[in-house]
Amino acid sequence: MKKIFNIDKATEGKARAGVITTDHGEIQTPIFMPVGTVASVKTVHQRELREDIKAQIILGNTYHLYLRPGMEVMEAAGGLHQFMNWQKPILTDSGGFQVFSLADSRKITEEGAKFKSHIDGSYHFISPEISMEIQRKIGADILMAFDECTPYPCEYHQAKKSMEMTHRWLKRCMDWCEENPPIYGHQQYLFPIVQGSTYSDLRKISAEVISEADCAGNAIGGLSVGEPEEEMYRITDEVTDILPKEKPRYLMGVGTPWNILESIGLGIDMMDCVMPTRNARNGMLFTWDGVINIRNEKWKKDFSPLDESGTAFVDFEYSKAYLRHLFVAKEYLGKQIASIHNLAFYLDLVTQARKHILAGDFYEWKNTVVPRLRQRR
Ligand SMILES: N#Cc1ccc(CCNc2nc3cc4nc(N)[nH]c(=O)c4cc3[nH]2)cc1
Repeated sequence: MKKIFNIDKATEGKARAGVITTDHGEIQTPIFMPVGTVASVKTVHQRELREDIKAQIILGNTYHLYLRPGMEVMEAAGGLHQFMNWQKPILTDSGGFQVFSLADSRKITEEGAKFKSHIDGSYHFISPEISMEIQRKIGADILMAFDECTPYPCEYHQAKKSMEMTHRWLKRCMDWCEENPPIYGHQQYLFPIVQGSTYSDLRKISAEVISEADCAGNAIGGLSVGEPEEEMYRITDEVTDILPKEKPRYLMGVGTPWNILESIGLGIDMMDCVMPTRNARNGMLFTWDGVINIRNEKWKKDFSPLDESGTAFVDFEYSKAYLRHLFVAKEYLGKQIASIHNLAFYLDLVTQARKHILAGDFYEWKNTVVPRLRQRR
């Protein structure tokens, strides 16, 4: 398997700083990936993603893009990079998680998932092979294997059955990719996904099966699905002990700013979550000094800059009082300002983490910063 990851510096712990190389450019790790589900990171321009947020890679979604605009349009455009004019790396999730959490009704069998579109109620079917075919046409640089995200909580035997099906589906994904090369001329790397719910023995088996698949990178799934934070950390720690050190590790769907730093400390290189953008649209701002609910009355006459420790233009060009007004008045501009702020903060979080890993003081730094991140302002 082609080597796409180079570690610049490992720490005395499990945190490491590295570079992932794709045909659409390099990604400095640890990295946070803004979620652009339906070919847009909600309320944010591609130019703002590049220049203000300094995003290096964004996420797209197989389930959503398959339903709308559909693969006919996607192929005619020459893939998602061309369609949305984003020329840096893209990762697409495989559709399983979205089918299970979004579709109005779905039936899972060994063959795949039958589901009803949440958009117009039409019936569809997705299988490992169909997910790979869709992701080929989307053209993302990193493709996620079609898996079953085991629900939480679940009985041991259910978790075991679900994990074993995910392992059989992985083989079907790999076989299909072997037979059907990329169609746009750039490399596409398949990442398999570790499952096993919160059972250590199942997670060990799954991490070993995933490592054996010898793909370019590896992902940890089935977390950030309602389990206690400490369980998420315990499982992540156990799985990163088994996944190969020389390949990128992607923890799916994580998380809060403090989850991000703790996960980096446990050997994670890549993370994604809708939290910064979804919370932004509700007026929740993440900062180095904690979380601000901008709708709160206390900001009504606070004309200080949005975030004195911020890195984006919105942090200095607008006041807290102005942003609060926009939310109260339901002005679209409010969601745009808050989304740029939160995403720029998440990218600054991982940029600072990388800096401290390279400087050799990541864990001391993390332990001073995490309590501040969690507080309510
Ligand atoms: N605001 C907000 C907010 C909304 C949702 C979430 C949960 C995200 N968690 C999550 N995404 C996932 C995607 C996943 N994709 C796949 N293919 N497999 C997974 O096991 C998987 C697990 C996930 N866990 C977290 C925060």
